[in-house]
Parts: sequence; C-alpha cells; structure tokens
Amino acid sequence: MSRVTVSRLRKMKQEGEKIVSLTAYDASFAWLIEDAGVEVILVGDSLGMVIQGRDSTIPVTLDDMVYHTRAVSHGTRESLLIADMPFASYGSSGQALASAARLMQEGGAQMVKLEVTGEMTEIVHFLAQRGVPVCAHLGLLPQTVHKLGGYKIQGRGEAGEALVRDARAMEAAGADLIVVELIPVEVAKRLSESVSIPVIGIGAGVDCDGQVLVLYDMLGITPGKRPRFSRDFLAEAGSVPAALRLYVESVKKGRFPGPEHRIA
Ligand SMILES: Nc1nc(=O)c2c([nH]1)NC[C@@H]1CN(c3ccc(C(=O)N[C@@H](CCC(=O)O)C(=O)O)cc3)CN21
Ligand SMILES: CC(C)C(=O)C(=O)O
Ligand SMILES: [Mg+2]
Repeated sequence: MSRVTVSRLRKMKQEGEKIVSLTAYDASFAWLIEDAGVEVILVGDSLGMVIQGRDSTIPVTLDDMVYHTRAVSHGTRESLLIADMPFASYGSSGQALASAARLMQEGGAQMVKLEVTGEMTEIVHFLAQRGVPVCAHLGLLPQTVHKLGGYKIQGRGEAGEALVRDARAMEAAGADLIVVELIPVEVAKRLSESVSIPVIGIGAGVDCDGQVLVLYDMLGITPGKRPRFSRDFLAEAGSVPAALRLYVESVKKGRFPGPEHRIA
C-alpha cells in the first residue's frame, strides 16, 4: 500500500469510515502502530510530558520535534505523518513557514499541526498557499495552559458556536484536517458536520470523523493520572500489538470512545 493522503482521508469522511490516529515518538512504536492499521501518526508535543517528564508541552523545542519526527519517519511507510509545531514556533507567517520546512525537510513530516484560534487564519492560509499541508488544532490548546489555568474543557455554551465558526474559517483558509480536543460531544458533532475536511477528536465524543490518543495513555504507561477520556487497551489486550489492534477495531466500529469516556 502507498502513503495515506489527504484525499484518502476526505474520502473516508465522505464514506463514513472512521479515521484512526495515535501519537508516536520513535521508530519502533511507529512501525508497530502502522502495522496495526493506523492511518495517521502524530508526533505530538505531548512528548514533553511523556518522554521528557515535564509538566507541560511548553518547554518542547523545534529541535526536539525535528529529532522525534525524523525517528518516527524512519519507522513508517504508509501512515500519514503529522508533526506538532511546538510553542512559539509559529508567531508569524514567516516563522511558521521556516518551522514547517524543518519538520518536513529534516523530519520527514507530511503535515504540520498548529494550535489555533479563529484569529490565526492568516498563518494557516500563508502555509497552505505555499504547499504546506496544515492540521488546525482547536478546542483545548495545551500550549496555552498557563493562560487557561489548567487542562479544562472548552467550547461550552456560546463558545461552542465560536468553535464551529473557527473550524469553518480554518477550512476556508486551506487547512486539510482538524483536531478537536476536550470539547462537548454535541459541539464536536456539529463541528464535524459543518466542514468537509476530516475532524479527528480527543476527548470530544464518538461523532468526529476519527479519533486520536496519546500512545502512552492507551497503553496505560503514563505516570500519574491519565485523562478520563482515555482507555487502557494494553490491560485489556495483553500485548502491545494486540492493544493497538483492539484500539483500531474499537475506533473503526464506533465502540471507542464510549459513554464512560465522556467529559461533557
Ligand atoms: N499523557 C498525555 N495525554 C494527553 O492527552 C495529553 C498530554 N499528555 N499532554 C498534552 C495534552 C494535555 N492534555 C490533557 C491533560 C489533562 C487533561 C485532564 O486532566 N482532563 C480532565 C478533565 C478536565 C475537565 O473536566 O475540564 C479529565 O479528567 O480527563 C486533559 C487533557 C491532552 N494532552
Ligand atoms: C493529543 C494530541 C492531539 C497532541 O496534540 C499531542 O499529542 O501533542
Ligand atoms: Mg500537541
């Protein structure tokens, strides 16, 4: 099989086939994840927490992201590889393009992900016009944790409507994919129905076009407390390859997330 493309993901959305995604930070896990049938691999800046042991994603540098993206890229042939743009690496359009270029040229990423609000369509448009595939991350934006005062649910009440508008604006600006994090299930459903690009959710209910989790959460090896929206597939399945296969099957059949993973 050849590389998963943006048009393939769009077709999956149109046909109602769930898109499966997981984070990875090294080549060995990337290979296992791809072998299990995961379409999209994300080198998340969550590596600051699960790999580096920091208490937020803010200390993660562009060099860190390039290093892990390159490692993951050497373990994948078929999955679409997305790299997170780290904190303060996309403060202007020019800086964003330079950062994306490193993740794509040195790291081997096929797409970059930016934590955005509706105010940031200009940067997304600038990247898209220059051939950079963009994933717009909406909802809970972990890179703003010190402004938010914690990892709290976003998009309640009026803010839900704003999120749907932001998603439309991101599509119009040229984004190819959306990730929504920790927002009410009904908002995620409406948002997914409001755009024709695929929407992948985390802590956002089962009605998104696909799901993503942090690898170490779904393997139950994250120290301390795991987010409530996650599930320990390794405990259920008994081995890493079986856990990955169970996750893929559960997402494909709409069995994950279930009502017990609902935040709001
Ligand atoms: N291991 C790990 N998993 C993640 O999903 C993750 C990271 N790290 N690091 C970056 C961000 C931070 N994320 C987080 C972290 C904590 C919660 C959390 O504690 N959520 C509460 C609900 C909060 C609320 O009710 O408003 C929970 O109980 O799950 C959620 C997302 C998601 N991302
Ligand atoms: C949780 C996902 C969406 C992410 O951004 C990360 O792993 O950094
Ligand atoms: Mg991230």
